[in-house]
Order: sequence, then C-alpha cells, then structure tokens
Amino acid sequence: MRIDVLTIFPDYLAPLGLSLIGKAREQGLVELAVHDLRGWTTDRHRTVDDTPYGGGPGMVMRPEPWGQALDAVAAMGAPERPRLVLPTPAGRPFTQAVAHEYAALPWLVFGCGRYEGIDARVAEEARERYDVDEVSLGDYVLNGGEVAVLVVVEAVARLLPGVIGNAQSLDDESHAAGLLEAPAYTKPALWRGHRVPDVLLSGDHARIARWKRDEALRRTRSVRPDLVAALPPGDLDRRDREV
Ligand SMILES: N#Cc1c(-c2ccc3cc[nH]c3c2)n[nH]c1N
Repeated sequence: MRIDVLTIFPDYLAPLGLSLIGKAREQGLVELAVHDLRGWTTDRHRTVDDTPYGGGPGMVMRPEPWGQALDAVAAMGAPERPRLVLPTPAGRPFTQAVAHEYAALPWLVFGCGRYEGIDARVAEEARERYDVDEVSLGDYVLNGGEVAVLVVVEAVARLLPGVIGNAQSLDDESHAAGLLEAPAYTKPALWRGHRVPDVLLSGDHARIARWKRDEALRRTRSVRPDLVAALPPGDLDRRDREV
C-alpha cells in the first residue's frame, strides 16, 4: 500500500516512522511519503489560508495550493485511482469497517486540514482524479486533521497481512466481529485480593470460548447497546439472547 499525506505540519506525522508503521515500511508493506503543503505556495510568505467568504471567525485553507499539491501527488503514483481521505468533523464516521475498506486499497492520499477547514471546492474538484472520502473520528473537535491521520493510518496498516505478528489476534479484538472484546487477564492469578475468573484457569477451551463470548456480549450490551442492535440477526444465537 502506498500512503501520501499532505499537511502544513509534516513533523506531526513523525510517529508514523515508529513501531508498527515503521516496521511495515521496513518490510515494504507500506510506502509512506509526507508532503509539506507550503511547497505548493507561490508567494513570499508561503500563504495557505485566507479570510472566509460570508464572514465568520478564523481562516479557511486556500484552494490553489491544494489543487497544485493534489495534481502533483496524483502524478507521482501508479495508474490506480487513489482514495483521497479528508478528515473533518463533518465526515462519515471512521469505523473498523472503514479501516478494512481502506486496507483493501492500493493507494491512500490524506489531506490534513487546519484553521476552519479546507475550501469546499478542493474536495469537489479533486473528484476529477480521486475517489474522495470525508471521514470523522468522532463527535468532538480537533484543531486539525493530522491526529486523525495518525489514527486512521495505524488502524488501517495493522490490518495489512504481515504487519501484525499474530493475525489471529485481529479476530478477537473489539469491533472485529461487531462486539467489544472480553476482559483480558495475565499472571498472577491473585493480585491485591482480586482473582482471575476460574474458568480461564480451567484449561477447558470450550468453556473458555463460551465465557469470552458471554463476557463480550455482556460488556457490549452495557457499554455499546447500539453495537448489539446493529448485529445481523443471525449473529446472536438463542443462548446469546439469554446472556
Ligand atoms: N477527522 C476529524 C475530526 C476533526 C478535525 C479534522 C480536520 C480539521 C481541520 C481543522 N479542524 C479540524 C478538525 N475534529 N474532530 C474530528 N473527529
């Protein structure tokens, strides 16, 4: 997978060189390039923002540098049509399902907004050469798109074959099958008066699997009833409904 990131704060993306993503890059599973948007400005002050039409507070990112930058990036890659991902509070929710959708794509280009956002015509015009997707991490407000890109890139890259050592761990984690994961425990079996559930010490794999499923259901019903309601009807068996 190729990943390009356009930002006025390239240093913000430095963590993508560490750990999981860094290893994926070393393995050649991910090819990452971070570009400074100011490289496509033409004035002495390298201006990327201006006052908003219609008034209102703050500044809006100018379309010209974005247009030039997106032209240049589109010309850098393979013939595939890249997905342009624009983090914004006004986007569709970024979920594990979207992470899987992105993990199947050959080329992701991220556009990091700042100020009050990017001139709306940039996303419109980019549709000529990109599949454009505006996504939101959640119902809260950040100061820019860079943090969102760090989150999305990590959520996507870890799904790529070979990035996570034990691929099976992807199957049991929260949101993998629409539920939150069961509580996890390790040694010691007794810690400050708190015992690990006996079933996990039993060695009875069928009972352990059932306990984990029950606990995942209980936890999800308690914390995220919306996820249980969204499960396909066939996903819950009769016994599940009694948990
Ligand atoms: N994704 C996402 C976001 C943002 C966000 C994204 C881009 C910009 C550019 C200026 N302000 C921004 C906020 N806030 N909250 C989210 N869930």
